[in-house]
Amino acid sequence: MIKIENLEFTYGDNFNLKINNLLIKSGERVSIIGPNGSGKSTLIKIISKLISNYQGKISIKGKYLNKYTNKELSRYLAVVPQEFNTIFNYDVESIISTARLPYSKRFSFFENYEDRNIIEKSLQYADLENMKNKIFSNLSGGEKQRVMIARAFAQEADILLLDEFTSHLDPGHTDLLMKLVEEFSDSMNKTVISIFHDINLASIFSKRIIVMKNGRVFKDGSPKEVITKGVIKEAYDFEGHIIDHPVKHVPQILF
Ligand SMILES: Nc1ncnc2c1ncn2[C@@H]1O[C@H](COP(=O)(O)OP(=O)(O)OP(=O)(O)O)[C@@H](O)[C@H]1O
Repeated sequence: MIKIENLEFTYGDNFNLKINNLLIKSGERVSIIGPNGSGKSTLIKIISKLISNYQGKISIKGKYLNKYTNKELSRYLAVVPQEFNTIFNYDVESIISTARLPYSKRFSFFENYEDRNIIEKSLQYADLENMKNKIFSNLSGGEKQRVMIARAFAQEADILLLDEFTSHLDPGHTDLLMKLVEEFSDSMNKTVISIFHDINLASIFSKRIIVMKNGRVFKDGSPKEVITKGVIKEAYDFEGHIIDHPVKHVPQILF
């Protein structure tokens, strides 16, 4: 469970994030949507301890975030950021194997049978077996995104934080990875918090959607409660046409 109480964070005079109360239960799959600059990535960065000079309290599994060491937190939390660091000049398999570091003994990392098994499975899940020896920096945007998701799987954390994990993916890989993440959360009771710009994917992906606006939670509810003409107009200043998904029966928005 992730519990946020009286959170406040400011980037200079530019931006103020304020969330009084937010609870995300274990095993929940939650999407965060909202216009550019509304604070979605900032919130993910705070939860993943990339930003720590905030006010208020955040706890994960009943323990305050600031009490976790980074290594300890990595066993609970895996992050797929929006931008990938270009220092990753290793091959795909080596990058995925770094996900096992939180489980290593002090000063050493010797891959054991369990590590190998999960690395192989993660490569397979993300359709990366045929490019495991390729150098990360030479991959396309979508291939890099798949590597980062495979790495997050290999980390075996209970909570997955995804910042637009489908943004570079083609429809086939979007479908594949959405289903994989869904299965991953449903079958193993993993908590998934995912930022989406694509409202339709968010609506299909999760039973709960949080809409951010100007650093605040503007709306929090089911796709049917959130994806309405009124909420979308107020959040995005955009007049969309809402239809029902013919198979999934969740709201979808048309331009
Ligand atoms: N390092 C920084 N220093 C100062 N301001 C920042 C910094 N990073 C982000 N901001 C500002 O904070 C605000 C929120 O940014 P954030 O990246 O959280 O928004 P977002 O909702 O994720 O946006 P997008 O949908 O465009 O990715 C923006 O106005 C942004 O310009």
